[in-house]
Amino acid sequence: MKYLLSTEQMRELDRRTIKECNLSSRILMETAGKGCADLLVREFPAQMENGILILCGNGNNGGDGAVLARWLHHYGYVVTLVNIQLGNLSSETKTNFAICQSLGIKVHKVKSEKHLGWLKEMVSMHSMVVDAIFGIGFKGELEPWLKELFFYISAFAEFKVALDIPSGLNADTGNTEMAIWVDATLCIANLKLGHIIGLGREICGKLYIVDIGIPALFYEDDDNYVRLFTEKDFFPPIRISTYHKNDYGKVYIFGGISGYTGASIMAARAALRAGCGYAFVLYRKRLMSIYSVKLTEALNQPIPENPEDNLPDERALQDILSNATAVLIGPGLGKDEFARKLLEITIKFVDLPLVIDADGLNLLAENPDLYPYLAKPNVLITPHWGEFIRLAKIEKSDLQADCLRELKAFVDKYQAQVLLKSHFSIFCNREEIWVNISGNDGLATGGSGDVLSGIITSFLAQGLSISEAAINASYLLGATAEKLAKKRATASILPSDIIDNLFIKDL
Ligand SMILES: NC(=O)C1=CN([C@@H]2O[C@H](COP(=O)(O)OP(=O)(O)OC[C@H]3O[C@@H](n4cnc5c(N)ncnc54)[C@H](OP(=O)(O)O)[C@@H]3O)[C@@H](O)[C@H]2O)[C@@H](O)CC1
Ligand SMILES: Nc1ncnc2c1ncn2[C@@H]1O[C@H](COP(=O)(O)OP(=O)(O)O)[C@@H](O)[C@H]1O
Ligand SMILES: [K+]
Repeated sequence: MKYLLSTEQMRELDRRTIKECNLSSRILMETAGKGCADLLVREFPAQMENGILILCGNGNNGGDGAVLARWLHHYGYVVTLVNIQLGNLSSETKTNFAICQSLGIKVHKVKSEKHLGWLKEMVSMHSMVVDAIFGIGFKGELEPWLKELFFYISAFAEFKVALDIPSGLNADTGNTEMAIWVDATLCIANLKLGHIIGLGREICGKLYIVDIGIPALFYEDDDNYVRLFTEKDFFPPIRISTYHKNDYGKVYIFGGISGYTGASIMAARAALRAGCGYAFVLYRKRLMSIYSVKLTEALNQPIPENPEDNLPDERALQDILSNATAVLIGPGLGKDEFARKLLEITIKFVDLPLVIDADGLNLLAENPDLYPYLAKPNVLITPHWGEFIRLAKIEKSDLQADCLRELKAFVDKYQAQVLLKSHFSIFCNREEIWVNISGNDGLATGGSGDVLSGIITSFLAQGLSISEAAINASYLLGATAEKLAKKRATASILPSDIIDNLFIKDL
């Protein structure tokens, strides 16, 4: 597990290290710049052969850049150091520019559009460009000439490296209007949220951590960190050789409407591949022929109906569900009165682990009287961004601006447990926040979400908690897509391929 820090949390750790360890800000900057120099020499010597252009801002990120310039110069590399004079000049950065000058490294000072042509020429003349313009202190808007420079570097520089975080990228949200897209980012001390969420992963290139000596103990004092789920954290339900099928739990899944039956069938197959003892699909009576033909391992039975209105029979349904260990409602469910009634009965009367996905969420969004049931401790909702926008009654732009803020606000308001899905997924309840980044665009095919909800419900039936089931399943889905991508183009990965290769040992 790794932490993803907010800007404020990172600054607090810096402050504590300076105060409690009696280390000055200059020492931390020196450690950061020297660590970056050593990392570049180790990882990218070939990319530095034809000179390194180091672009520094006026803040401490620029100071890291100046220290880096000094060390690379010391190691014998050809360095061109440029100070883009924007904002207040930090005293440590000023000192480091002065040290560079005393060693014969010229500090080229630029501050406006009139230097744009020269800067572009410099970018083309060096084999590596280091971006130390803005770090976690970036805020507000970029001047138009800087946007043009950032675009030029992103498009035309041979090899680009960012110190701490690419300039223009918001370190809390991963949001940006224009940033320098780099090949590698050297994160100082720790990953920040913006390296991973939003557009961070795409913009940052390969991520490296440069240790600056913040004591590990300091991290343990804060329960509020967002956690990045990694392979080491993966902990699926345990298998015990003497266990019987009843010990691995019974997953109950509501079937879909005509044309959408495949969703619940995929969820049931995924649940079985994820290890549950039984999967049952409860289908609408008139679709019996489809379900009884298509389901092999999964059991199935019709949803009991009231003869007078043909709506689900509440009492009989409760009886059926009393046999379940975990329940899934939503994939292919439809949004008619029958589906609404199913959701209402399930969310109100089922106290077992319950996953609500897809149409279950769209129905929920249209029935705000059901929102209070989200606070039940066993309920998990798994919206993608479109479903979340409808549920939270927000605009897409709100979610793009700061998805974590919007997710936390929803969780606080409804005391809900949510897995928000996208090319990165976030699990959030009131106790913990996990981010999963496994996966690839092979999952961008209708049906991947149904597979995921089947795996989650299966993990719940096998005894994992809501948070464990959600984040482990999200990781497994993505890791399986990554494995498959070694064998076939992501364009041709199907949800059923994911199902059939879950937990596969050797592809
Ligand atoms: N002890 C520590 O703290 C350590 C910190 N470390 C390093 O420091 C970095 C954080 O440094 P930081 O706080 O000085 O902020 P930074 O990212 O350099 O940017 C601030 C400068 O940019 C300017 N500026 C901002 N937005 C702008 C805009 N839109 N358009 C134009 N200008 C804009 C802003 O202007 P101002 O607000 O002053 O007007 C100011 O001049 C961190 O990422 C890491 O690399 C490491 O060395 C380890 C120890
Ligand atoms: N480009 C991607 N990279 C990583 N994961 C992805 C990507 N696209 C989709 N996913 C994952 O695939 C799943 C898709 O779920 P969802 O949008 O509900 O699909 P559907 O409704 O079509 O079944 C989610 O778990 C999501 O995180
Ligand atoms: K930077």
